[in-house]
Amino acid sequence: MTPDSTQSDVVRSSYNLGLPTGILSALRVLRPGLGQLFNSDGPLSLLNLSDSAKWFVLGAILEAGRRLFDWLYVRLRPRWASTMEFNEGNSQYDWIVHFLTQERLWKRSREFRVVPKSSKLRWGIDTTTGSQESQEPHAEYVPTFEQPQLFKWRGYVMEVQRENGERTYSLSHPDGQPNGTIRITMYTKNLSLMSQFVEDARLRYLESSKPNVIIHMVDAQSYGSEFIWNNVKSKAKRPLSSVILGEGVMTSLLDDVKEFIQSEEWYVAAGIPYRRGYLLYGPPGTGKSSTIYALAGELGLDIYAISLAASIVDDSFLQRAASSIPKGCIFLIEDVDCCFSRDDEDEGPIPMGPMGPIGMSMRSHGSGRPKSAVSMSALLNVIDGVGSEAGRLFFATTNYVDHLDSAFLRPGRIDKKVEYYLATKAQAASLFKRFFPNYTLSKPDEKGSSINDLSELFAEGIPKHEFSTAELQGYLLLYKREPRSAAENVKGWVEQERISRQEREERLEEARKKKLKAAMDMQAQMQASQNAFNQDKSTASASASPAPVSLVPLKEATPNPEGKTDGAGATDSTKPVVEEKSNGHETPTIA
Ligand SMILES: Nc1ncnc2c1ncn2[C@@H]1O[C@H](COP(=O)(O)OP(=O)(O)OP(=O)(O)O)[C@@H](O)[C@H]1O
Repeated sequence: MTPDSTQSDVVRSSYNLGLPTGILSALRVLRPGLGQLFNSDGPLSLLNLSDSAKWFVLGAILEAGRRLFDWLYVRLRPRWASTMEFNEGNSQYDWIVHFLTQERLWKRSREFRVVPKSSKLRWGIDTTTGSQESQEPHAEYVPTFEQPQLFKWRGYVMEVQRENGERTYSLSHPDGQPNGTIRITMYTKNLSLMSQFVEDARLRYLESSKPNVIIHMVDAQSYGSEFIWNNVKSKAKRPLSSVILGEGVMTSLLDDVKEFIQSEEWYVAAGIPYRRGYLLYGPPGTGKSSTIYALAGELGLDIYAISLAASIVDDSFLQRAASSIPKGCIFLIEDVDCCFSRDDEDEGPIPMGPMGPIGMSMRSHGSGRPKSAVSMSALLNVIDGVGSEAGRLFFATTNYVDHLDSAFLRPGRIDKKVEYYLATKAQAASLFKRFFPNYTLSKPDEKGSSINDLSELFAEGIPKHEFSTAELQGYLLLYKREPRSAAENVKGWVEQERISRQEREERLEEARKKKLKAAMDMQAQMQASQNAFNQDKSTASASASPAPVSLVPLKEATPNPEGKTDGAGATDSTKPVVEEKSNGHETPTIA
C-alpha cells in the first residue's frame, strides 16, 4: 500500500467510523503526518492490525492525551489565572462595566437590546461614533454579546466573559429584569493585580461620574442570596446654592458631614461606632431631599435610597438592603415615620367579614399616612449597625416628626436634626432671584428696574410660612421669562390658592365622612348577617334534635371542695350558663 493510498484509506475509514466533519477536515490537513503513522515503518506498523483498528488505536491515544491535558489544565490553571465574578446590581459591577465600555471592548458586538434613553445607569455603546450625526440618540444600545473576549490591561492578558443570566419577572419589571454576571480572568500569578485592577476601574468610574450623583434604589423584591440595588440612576449634580434654606443651615450641615468623613481614626481610637445620623424633617416640598442630593454631589458620595412607605420593604428587606451598602456613601431612608404609630391613631379593631379581615391590603395609620411593613426594632437594628457597614452617613426624612419614637431620636442614632419650614419672605426673594439670573428688564418702570426690586415685590406678596418652596417654584415656572408679571400677579395667585385649598379640604372632609359612614354601615350589615346566621343555626339544631340540651333549672347545689356540685345533676358550676348560651342566644363578637 502506498502512503497516499494509506492516507485516503484513513480518511475513508473515518467516514466508516462516522466522525464529525470538523475532525475530517483536521485529518485532511494532517494527512501527510498521519500517512507516516500508517507507513510500513511508522510507529503503528508495530501493531499487526488492520487500518481501521490502527485508526481506533490512534483515536484512543488522542482521547487519552486530551484527558491528560484537561486534568493538567484544571490543576495548573489556578496558579496562572485568577477569575473574578461581578454580579449586576452591585456597585463593583457598574465599575467594571464602565471600564470595559471605556475600553470599547464591546465594539465587536452586533447584538443589542434597544432601550429608551433615561437617567437609569446603563452601559449602552456609543452608536454615533464616526457618523456625521451630531444629534443625541434617543435610545440606548446595550450589547447582549456573550462570547469571551481577550483584552490587555497594563500589559497583562485578561479575558472577559459576560452572561445575561436568568431574567427575573415582577410587577414592576413585566419584561424581566436582567441579572447579568461578568467574569474576568487574569493570566498572571500575581494576586494583588486583581485588587489593583478593580481599584483602577473604581477610580475611572468616580472620575467620569464627577458631574453626576449616582442614586441606587430598589424597584422590586430581589431574589437570590445577594441583595440587588437594581435601579441605578445618574442625576446631574445640584449646586449647594440652588437649595434655598435658612441662614447658615446648609453650611453647618456640610461642615458636619465633612468633619465626620475626616475623623474615622478618632472614632476608632475613642471606640465609638463610626457612623452619623441626620434627621431632616418638615412639610413636603421644603427641600429635604434636594439638600441630600446637593450634599452628595458636593462630596462625591453615592446615595442608596429606600422608602419605608414602599410595600415591598419589610424587616428582612431593609436589613438585607442595609448590609449590602458599601462604606463611604449616604444611606437615605425616606418616610421614616411610616413605621411608627401613635396611640391616638390606632385604627381599632379590624372589621371581620365571612372571608376574614376586611381591607388588610389598604392598611394605613389613622391619619392616612401609609403604614410600613418594617418594625421599629428592625429599623433601630439597621441604624445601630447590626448587619450593616460602619462608615456610613445615615439620613432620614419625614413630614411627621411628632410620630417618631424617642428611641429612634436618641444621639448615636440621630446625631443632628434639621427642621425645614414653609417658605419665608427671604426664601421667596432668593428663589425669585435664582429663577431670573442676569435678567435684564426690557421695560423699566417707575417701581424699579432691577430683579432685586421685583424679588422684593414678589416676597411682599408671599405670606410667611404658608407655602412650600416647591409650590413657589411651581408658580414661578408659569412665568419663566416674565419676572415682572410673576412679581405683580403673585398676590392674585395667593388668593386663588387659598380658595382652592379651602375647597380641597372640604372635599377631603366630605370624602372622609363618607368613608367612615360606609365602614360603619358595613360593620352593622355584617353584625346583622352574623346574627341571622346564628339564629338559623340554632333553629336548625333545635329541629334536628328536639332536646339537645335540657335546660335543667339550676337547683341550689352545694359546691364540693373541687368546685363540683353534689347530687344527680352534679356538674361544673359554670356549665348551665354555657349550655344556655349555646342554645342560640350567644352574642357574636367582632374580633
Ligand atoms: N428650599 C428649597 N430650595 C430650592 N428648591 C426647593 C426647595 N424646596 C423645594 N424645592 C424644590 O421643590 C421640589 C421638591 O423638593 P424636595 O423633594 O427636596 O422636597 P422635600 O422636602 O424632600 O419633599 P418631601 O417631603 O415631599 O419628600 C424640587 O424640585 C426642589 O427643587
